[in-house]
Amino acid sequence: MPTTKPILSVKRLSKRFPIYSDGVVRRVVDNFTAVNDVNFDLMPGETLGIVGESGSGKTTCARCVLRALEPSEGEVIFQSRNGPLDLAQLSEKQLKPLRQEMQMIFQDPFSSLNPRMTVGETVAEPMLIHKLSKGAALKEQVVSILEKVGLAAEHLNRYPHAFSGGQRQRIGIARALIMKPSLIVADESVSALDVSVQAQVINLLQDLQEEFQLTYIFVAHDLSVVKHICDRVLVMRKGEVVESKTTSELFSNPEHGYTRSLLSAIPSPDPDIPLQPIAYKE
Ligand SMILES: Nc1ncnc2c1ncn2[C@@H]1O[C@H](COP(=O)(O)OP(=O)(O)OP(=O)(O)O)[C@@H](O)[C@H]1O
Repeated sequence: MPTTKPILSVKRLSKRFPIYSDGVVRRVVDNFTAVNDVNFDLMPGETLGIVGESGSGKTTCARCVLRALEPSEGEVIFQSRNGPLDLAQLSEKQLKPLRQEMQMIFQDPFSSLNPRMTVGETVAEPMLIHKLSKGAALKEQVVSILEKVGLAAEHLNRYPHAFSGGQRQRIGIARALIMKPSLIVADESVSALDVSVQAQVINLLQDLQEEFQLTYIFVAHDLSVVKHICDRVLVMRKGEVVESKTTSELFSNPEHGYTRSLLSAIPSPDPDIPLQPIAYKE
């Protein structure tokens, strides 16, 4: 029987940022460890949540995985179309063709789109940069992907300001999807949206996952979002993973006090039950 290999295998991943002196000539005086010894495997088609309060290292970890940042230590073994590669060891030139296979959807649908580019130009741009298509064929691909995300050909020549937050998020998803990635990192991509719009975008991401066999990493503050979309969750605190479990285990049996405090901060559907603040102390 064929065994499925992880699409991503992250081992001992760490990221340190330099701390500089204040003087005119800046010197590195120390390092700040934003991510420390993170390990996980991600299977094709799975969705992994990375949660934790602000500053816990979620985004830095995700950016190191995509090599938007260079890890200080560790391995990031990615099953590319041409076999497994350690992204942590590759040069920018070697990474360029792999960038198509790994895409990011950004947090804020209001600032992540260029206001001077039409929807058509925005979605087509990565294909042009990677010289994957052009002309009438590209226009056809753009229209087809817009339709997949619930937009239409009539939106091609409009600018982002003409769209709602949820529609802008769909434009961002189309821009990522047109590259035919296998791995998508969504960094707080729905947190800026109203709850009902969030639900629509999450449903769309789930439908696209099934249709295109996508693997997701979902970076989020909001555990209620994670609960609906993720198979497994890493809970990060101060750069370290404090708990790593399937979503149902995490919600039914949170072991770490920090995880419990995050869970208790999920807004209750009952408005008479007040919100509990995060109050985890060591
Ligand atoms: N380029 C950088 N230089 C120095 N420190 C950085 C840099 N990027 C992030 N940090 C620090 O690393 C820590 C982790 O930041 P990160 O953005 O990964 O956290 P996060 O959990 O994603 O937070 P948020 O939910 O607010 O986005 C923070 O203390 C942050 O200030």
